[in-house]
Amino acid sequence: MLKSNNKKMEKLSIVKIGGNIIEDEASLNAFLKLFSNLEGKKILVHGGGKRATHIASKLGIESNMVNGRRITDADTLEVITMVYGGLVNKNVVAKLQALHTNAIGLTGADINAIQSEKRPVKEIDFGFVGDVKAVAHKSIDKLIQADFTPVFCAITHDGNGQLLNTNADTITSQVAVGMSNLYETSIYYCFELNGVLMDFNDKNSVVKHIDSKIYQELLNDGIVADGMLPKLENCFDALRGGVHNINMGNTSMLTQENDNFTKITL
Ligand SMILES: Nc1ncnc2c1ncn2[C@@H]1O[C@H](COP(=O)(O)OP(=O)(O)O)[C@@H](O)[C@H]1O
Ligand SMILES: CC(=O)N[C@@H](CCC(=O)OP(=O)(O)O)C(=O)O
Repeated sequence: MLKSNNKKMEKLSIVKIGGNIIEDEASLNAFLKLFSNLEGKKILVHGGGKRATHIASKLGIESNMVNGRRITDADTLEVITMVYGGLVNKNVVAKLQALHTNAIGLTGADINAIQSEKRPVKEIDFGFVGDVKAVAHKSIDKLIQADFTPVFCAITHDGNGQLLNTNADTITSQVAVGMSNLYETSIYYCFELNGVLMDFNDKNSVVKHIDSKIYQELLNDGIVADGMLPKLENCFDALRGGVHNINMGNTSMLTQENDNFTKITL
């Protein structure tokens, strides 16, 4: 992609890992090795929804998800802050340090990276859930330019001292949109499957290309559901916001050897 002054933009990869990879130590370690070896400038975003649900239940706190989003009351906010901002984020950062990637773990409050606003109450009160309002792309770039690798968890803030829970896929797409002001951005949504599947019982039935028209057909035929709905909506938002390239599949798509994944275009 060319900037208006015709200067070629540098590439930046924004990689997201889903909750099922985080839950499995061997998969997480294998992924972090691939991420560490990924050439060029990069950002990691992690979820951890499964771990939060598990730890909340140990504390006697029930988890409720609506449309792929967690209803986040005050107790749940405490849990997700400890789990995403502490346990998961710091373990990922330590593992990256062991791989000689100089990672810095962040919530959206750190360096004011991601401001959000509490989702207005309509039919559903999501509680302390934030919709992204602004990404401080220049501040994030200062870290990247200093050769640090930012690792974001799924927490944002409202600028008035309130932390908010924000879906990790949304953080990924919004950070990528912000960084598209400075870089040619590519998103890699890594999860445990090979991509968007035509037949959920056949792990190899990957839909290799999805555009808006194909997405509508997949929706009408009930082929995509659950967490995949907000995930794909985020992809189209990101593409409309200037993201160059979006891929979804298992972690081996980070190597050049695997071409069995889903590519999303407008
Ligand atoms: N057609 C489909 N192909 C692949 N996954 C699908 C499909 N329809 C629904 N899904 C669901 O979407 C999930 C991925 O979304 P999500 O739970 O948000 O992932 P993540 O682990 O990245 O947070 C899959 O684990 C799967 O259960
Ligand atoms: C508001 C909201 O739903 N936030 C998510 C953030 C974590 C997340 O997205 O984790 P995965 O990528 O592992 O699903 C949640 O608390 O589950």
